[in-house]
Amino acid sequence: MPQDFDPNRSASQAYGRLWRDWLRPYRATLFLTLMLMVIVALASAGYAKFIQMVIEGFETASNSVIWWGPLGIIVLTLSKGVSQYLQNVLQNQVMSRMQADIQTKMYASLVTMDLAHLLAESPSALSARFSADVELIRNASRQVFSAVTAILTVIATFGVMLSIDWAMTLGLILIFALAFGPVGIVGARVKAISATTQEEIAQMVSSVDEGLSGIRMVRAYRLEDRLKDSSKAVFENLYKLRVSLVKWQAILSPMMEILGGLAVGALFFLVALRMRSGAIDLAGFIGLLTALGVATNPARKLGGAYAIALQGQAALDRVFALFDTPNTIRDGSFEFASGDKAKGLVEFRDVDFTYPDGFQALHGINLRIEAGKTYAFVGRSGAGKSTVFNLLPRLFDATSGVIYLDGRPITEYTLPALRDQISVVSQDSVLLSGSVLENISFGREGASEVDCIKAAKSAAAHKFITKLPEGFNTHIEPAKIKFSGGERQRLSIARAILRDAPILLLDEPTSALDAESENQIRTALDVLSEGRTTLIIAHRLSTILDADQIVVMDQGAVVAQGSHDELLEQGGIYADLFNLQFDLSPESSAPKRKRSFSNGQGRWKSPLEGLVKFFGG
Ligand SMILES: Nc1ncnc2c1ncn2[C@@H]1O[C@H](COP(=O)(O)OP(=O)(O)OP(=O)(O)O)[C@@H](O)[C@H]1O
Repeated sequence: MPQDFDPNRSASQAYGRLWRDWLRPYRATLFLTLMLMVIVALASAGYAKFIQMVIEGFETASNSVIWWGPLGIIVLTLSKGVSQYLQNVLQNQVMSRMQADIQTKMYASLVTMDLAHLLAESPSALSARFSADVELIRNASRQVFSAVTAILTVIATFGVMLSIDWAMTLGLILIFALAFGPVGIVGARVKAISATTQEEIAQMVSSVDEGLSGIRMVRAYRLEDRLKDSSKAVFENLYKLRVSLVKWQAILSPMMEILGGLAVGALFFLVALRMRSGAIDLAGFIGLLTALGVATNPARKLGGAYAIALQGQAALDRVFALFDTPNTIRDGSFEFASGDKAKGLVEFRDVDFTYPDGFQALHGINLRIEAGKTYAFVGRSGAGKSTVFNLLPRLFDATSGVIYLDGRPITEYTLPALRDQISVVSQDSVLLSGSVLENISFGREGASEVDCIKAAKSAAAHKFITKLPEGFNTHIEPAKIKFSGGERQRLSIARAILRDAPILLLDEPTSALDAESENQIRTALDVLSEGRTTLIIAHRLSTILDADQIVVMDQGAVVAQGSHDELLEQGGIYADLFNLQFDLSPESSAPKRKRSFSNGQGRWKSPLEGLVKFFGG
């Protein structure tokens, strides 16, 4: 998964990239914003200079000061206020644009990212990046803008101060420079704690999410206390981090305040000296004081902006790391001519596969899967059946060895060309937000309504769909799924029928279904697999008996292949597991289950159903 906050990467690198990739397109607006900032800074500094001029006017008892004095102040404050308003509006427009652009790219990166990377992080931690991290970036960018205004204002006011008395101003700059050192130390601390806090927040969101999504299991096994205890530790940790973060952040403001005080003290000392020597008069002194007053607030803001900009850097690093995660699944170039399809001959030659965490799930798989035939994959839980299935549509690439489709390595096909040849019907069929019709039509781009309805009929889904409040137009909201397991499966079968791909990957449903649904699904699956190369992770005896070939897997390897009778005759794992779970003694007239077991997903309705579910290792 993308690596997280790297304290060695400098803020300038992160913000430099933010500018290059996300802000530069809006440089015209940003330039305008900068000009407005310059006006704000000049108006602020001009204010101090103007005060000096007005006091001088009073000192010389000038008559005209009664007009230009008030007028000048009004012009200065008005131009500052209007510029501030316009700058704010423009700046926030650019920020909102940037936020939307980053979120769009983040989502695109996630949906196309290698599964291996994606599965390494919990969905809630990933979704936290959309909200928390992007918000931090926006906030930090806003602070960078205020910092620019603050810096411009400080520079302009120092210019004014220099024009009043350069010696005193230089003395002040020296004092400020010496006093700013500690800010860096505190800033580094804030940066580190902020990064850890973000990680803890992601951890908290994911533990809350996990607890609530598995609430049935939690209740059934009375795990509430355990869950409460483990989440308490997470909340407690987060509390400590937050308190510590606030403590360090809170130091920054008073620190700047104290530094401001020191500066004022030094100013008084210098003013006293310079007044005695006649280098400065009262008007100059008041002008200097006003300039200092104008500069102190922006200078103080700089401290806060620095801390928030550092938090933003941590978020930027996390988001950019997501963009930079390389996609290891490289696209090939072979495409089928329009209207052509694969025949469906699949071969695995010496295929090994190791998951990113280093676990080798497949060892030397050699398989020839004839076009149009049905292959039932059986084996204990964890034997590697799903992994074999994942390699075919290239959700992962084999670590070594080659998989061929119609004699061509699957890596040579373009991903769409390859994946269009494959339909997947799994136990956890995904329904997306949209109408029932749309959910079926995802099976094939541009499918007509008539085709979708036909597919629904073949999948035995038509009856329950027409009973829905708006039939095929009923809106499905993933958060409020009202479909039963069997209904979802039938929708997913309809999708696969519509797709009409030559290869079918089928994870046979194990969830409990009533007899009628089960029969309907079986019929639908028979229709679906007719004439297609079908690979089934089989859980039912009838499926296994119907298959042309049975592939027995154990510990990541194919250990046997043949028909049911052949495999039984061979003995070995297939026969062992078969005999272990069924009483095949001569006196029993029919196979009878020896023990009762659960498949971990639901109940089995009949002994037959559980016959060849080898599980538990
Ligand atoms: N993302 C992953 N990272 C690391 N190891 C994994 C990952 N997914 C699966 N494995 C491991 O690979 C092995 C094979 O898993 P696989 O899901 O292919 O088995 P299976 O035969 O389909 O099991 P089941 O019947 O329980 O679904 C298992 O030991 C599993 O723990």
